[in-house]
Amino acid sequence: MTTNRVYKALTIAGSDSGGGAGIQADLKTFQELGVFGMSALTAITAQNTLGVQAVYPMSTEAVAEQLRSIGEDIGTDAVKTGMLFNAEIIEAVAAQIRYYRWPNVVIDPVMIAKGGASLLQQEAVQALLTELLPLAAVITPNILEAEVLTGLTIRSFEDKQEAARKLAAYGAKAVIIKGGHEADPVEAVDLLYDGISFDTFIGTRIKTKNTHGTGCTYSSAIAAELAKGSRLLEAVQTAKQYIQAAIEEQLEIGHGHGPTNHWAYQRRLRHQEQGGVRTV
Ligand SMILES: Nc1ncnc2c1ncn2[C@@H]1O[C@H](COP(=O)(O)OP(=O)(O)OP(=O)(O)O)[C@@H](O)[C@H]1O
Ligand SMILES: Cc1ncc(CO)c(N)n1
Repeated sequence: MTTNRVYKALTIAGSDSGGGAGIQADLKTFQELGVFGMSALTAITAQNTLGVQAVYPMSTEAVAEQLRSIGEDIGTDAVKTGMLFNAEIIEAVAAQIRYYRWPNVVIDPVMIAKGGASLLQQEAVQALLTELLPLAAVITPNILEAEVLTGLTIRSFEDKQEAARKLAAYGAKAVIIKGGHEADPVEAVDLLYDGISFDTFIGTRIKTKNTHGTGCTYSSAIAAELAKGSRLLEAVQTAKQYIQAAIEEQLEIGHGHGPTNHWAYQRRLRHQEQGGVRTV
């Protein structure tokens, strides 16, 4: 009998009852990319494609206890953090990541849901910067999140580069500034900074309102690829193809901003189709 090595990834994030973002998006992505998924819940949201109706944070002790359960028995090859909600939870998460020396930490600094609901308290931003960034293999802010984290106004490519450098200075090994929210009607461009040089990942922009959970899905795909041993550049390339397929092959679910299609990438691989993504 042969036993194949099982690669594992842990998401530390909030639950989205609607299934498109949060823990649900993360676990679906891990599964599709062939990684054993685990989760520690930081909050439960009552949420659908129309918005967030309510947020119920977990106690800090409950978050820490979930992480201890995983750390004492199973371990992980990568960690992805999403909605962390408050400073106390951030401090507890950072302490456990340090204690268990978990590798490949991908930080998605979730702040605001697409409908405008706050998923991170304002006073928690400082904790994110000082506690979590030094542990990050990569942090993946969108433009708005990068502005809040750096205090910069980001308009130009050079602004994005400056923001990336500033976030790297907090100790993150790499930074990806995502371009999903930009006005470019043709392309969705993400900028990667690894502390030395910049790379861009360019996807064909899809005209759609169904982008609920794109950020969660993208960062989870990066974590899954890192868990399997990919280098960051390859991991981001695969994640970009994964999110491109997930946005292109839309699902008609709900009456608002629908979710992405988590099985589109594997379906494409089976059919050997190419996604509209290139790396420069
Ligand atoms: N309409 C689109 N067409 C193609 N790619 C897109 C589109 N919207 C977002 N992306 C890509 O999806 C990924 C996630 O980026 P996005 O900026 O949407 O994250 P986010 O704002 O953090 O998401 P969320 O709202 O889920 O938190 C990036 O690679 C981005 O370029
Ligand atoms: C639980 C949760 N995490 C993250 C996001 C951001 O998309 C969301 N809408 N809900």
